[in-house]
Amino acid sequence: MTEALHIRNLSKRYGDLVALQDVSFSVAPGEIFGFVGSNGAGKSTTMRIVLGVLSADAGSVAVGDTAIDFSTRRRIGYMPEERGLYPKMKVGQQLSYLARLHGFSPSDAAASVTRWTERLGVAERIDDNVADLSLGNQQRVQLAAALVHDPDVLVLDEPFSGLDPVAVDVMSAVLREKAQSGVPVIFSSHQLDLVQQLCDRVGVIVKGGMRAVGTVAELQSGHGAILEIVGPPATLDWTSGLRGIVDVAHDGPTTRLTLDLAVADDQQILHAALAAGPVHQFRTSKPSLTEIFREVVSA
Ligand SMILES: Nc1ncnc2c1ncn2[C@@H]1O[C@H](COP(=O)(O)OP(=O)(O)OP(=O)(O)O)[C@@H](O)[C@H]1O
Repeated sequence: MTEALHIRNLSKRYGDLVALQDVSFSVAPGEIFGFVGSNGAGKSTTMRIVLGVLSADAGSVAVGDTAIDFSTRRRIGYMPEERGLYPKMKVGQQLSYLARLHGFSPSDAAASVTRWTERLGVAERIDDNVADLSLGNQQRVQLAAALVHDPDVLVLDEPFSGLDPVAVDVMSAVLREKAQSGVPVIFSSHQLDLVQQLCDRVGVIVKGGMRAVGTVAELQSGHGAILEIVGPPATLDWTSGLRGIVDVAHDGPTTRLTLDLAVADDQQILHAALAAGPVHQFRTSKPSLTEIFREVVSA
């Protein structure tokens, strides 16, 4: 039976450095949760504590109602950031060994190895040493290692880093499939477009504290409105002096303004844009996760 992963009030220090402070969130069965934050924000530390690779100074982790222990940890599929495969062991042997460690019979282990290496496009490399594979293929094998024992929870530290677009599609499809089968999935990533597409909910961690948690739509509603204006050249500083503009970004001929709606005046903005050049489009839009992230991190 699949159950939610609960992370409650985790705190962790490394000497004087506060790596985590009172971090709490849950990932429901069937949910894909994107864990995002700047370098050093505390994502890997959180995931390592979930897996018991590291102990917390305070707080707890539970799967369903069960506080996490050795046997519940065996139900988690984990992909560590530092990766953890034996470079001089053959792909197939290694995956089979991991499945056997989790109690699979030799024939069930072999079937699972075949299933996952085929699904992840590395079946032809099954007799090669891990070290002889490209980094992207090693990463596919690393995901197979997280999946081969049919885990009830998936915890993946930057599974998408360094993957080519086809591998990103395969990895995304596998995560969706696992979530659809009821598994709670948490992964960290700096690829925010991907997180926005794939995740049901997102958590933003800043300097060891959870700053924002919610669906992308919920996070968008807490962010300033975006106005996109296509036309006036980015080289002209036509927005300075206008009321209620929180941020200005340019993307080719498009200027994206983040507005404080309580103060901004769209007609004043339109007049200023027209004074700077022809306006081809003038429309509201929703902030991307990248824009939300920048605002949350800089707040
Ligand atoms: N073993 C350690 N000893 C001392 N400090 C550590 C150790 N591991 C992590 N840290 C520090 O704890 C903080 C959190 O690190 P962590 O690796 O959890 O961040 P992260 O969000 O995963 O970052 P990244 O996106 O760069 O992988 C950082 O300041 C890091 O330097």
